[in-house]
Amino acid sequence: MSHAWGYGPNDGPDTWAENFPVANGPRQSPIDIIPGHAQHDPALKPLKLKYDPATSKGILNNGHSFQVDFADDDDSSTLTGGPITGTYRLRQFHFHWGCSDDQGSEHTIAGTKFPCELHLVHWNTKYPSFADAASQPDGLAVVGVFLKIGAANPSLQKVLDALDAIKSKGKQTTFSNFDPATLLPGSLEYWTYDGSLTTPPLLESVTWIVLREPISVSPAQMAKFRSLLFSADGESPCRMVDNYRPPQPLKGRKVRSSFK
Ligand SMILES: NS(=O)(=O)c1ccc2oc(NC(=O)c3ccccc3)nc2c1
Ligand SMILES: [Zn+2]
Repeated sequence: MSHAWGYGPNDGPDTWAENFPVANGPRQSPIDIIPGHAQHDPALKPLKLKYDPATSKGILNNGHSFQVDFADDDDSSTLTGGPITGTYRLRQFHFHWGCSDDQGSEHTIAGTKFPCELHLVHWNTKYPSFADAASQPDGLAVVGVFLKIGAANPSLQKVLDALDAIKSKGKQTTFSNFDPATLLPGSLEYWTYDGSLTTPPLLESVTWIVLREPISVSPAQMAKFRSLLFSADGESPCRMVDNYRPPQPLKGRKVRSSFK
């Protein structure tokens, strides 16, 4: 039975532990990253992100966010290097954002919230599928990228231009030939720690890789994110905003940095 969860007063993050007790587990995400507490690890490798635009398939409003899905039946779009061993395949990317520019990100940096955060979700090919990987401690790797208010982002605009077609929950449309590498900042320096999915089922299977450098987003582009609906056609309209989980207890975990 799928458990109805959301971001409202009656089904939001503070209620998730009722149906997903792992919400109070030892490696939950997101977290507040305190740069002064992170330990530089010289053994960490550079991130290698190799994405083939031909693998981008469609864009979907799933009622919690919207996601761009990728074909993951071969190693065309992969993450290697960084803190991980082996090859992880890109499955989807999505975002979390706020009702105003002073909130919206899931990870925070010494308490600072960004208006939006991009998640690129990858699964470990040592397992047969995403679903199998998602239940393993080393099954998933999510690259997080902060969005900071500034100049309009032309690459992001390609994604935002598709949102009118998926305004309400359950709507999807094709989204071809998009290169997610165009959403990455110039520097791939990162923090990394062991964590979880930030939405139910909150599985503790994610190696988080949070990039230090944000990408830009304009106020008008943020307004476009906020034009989406949590609700389906025929339901009372509910604006898709504040779809972020707040930072969770570190519980003794170490955060490492790829940079000094
Ligand atoms: N905010 S998050 O931690 O990046 C996060 C949170 C929850 C997630 O559930 C899924 N499921 C699939 O992608 C999927 C892929 C293939 C088949 C079914 C589901 N990805 C997630 C990422
Ligand atoms: Zn996410």
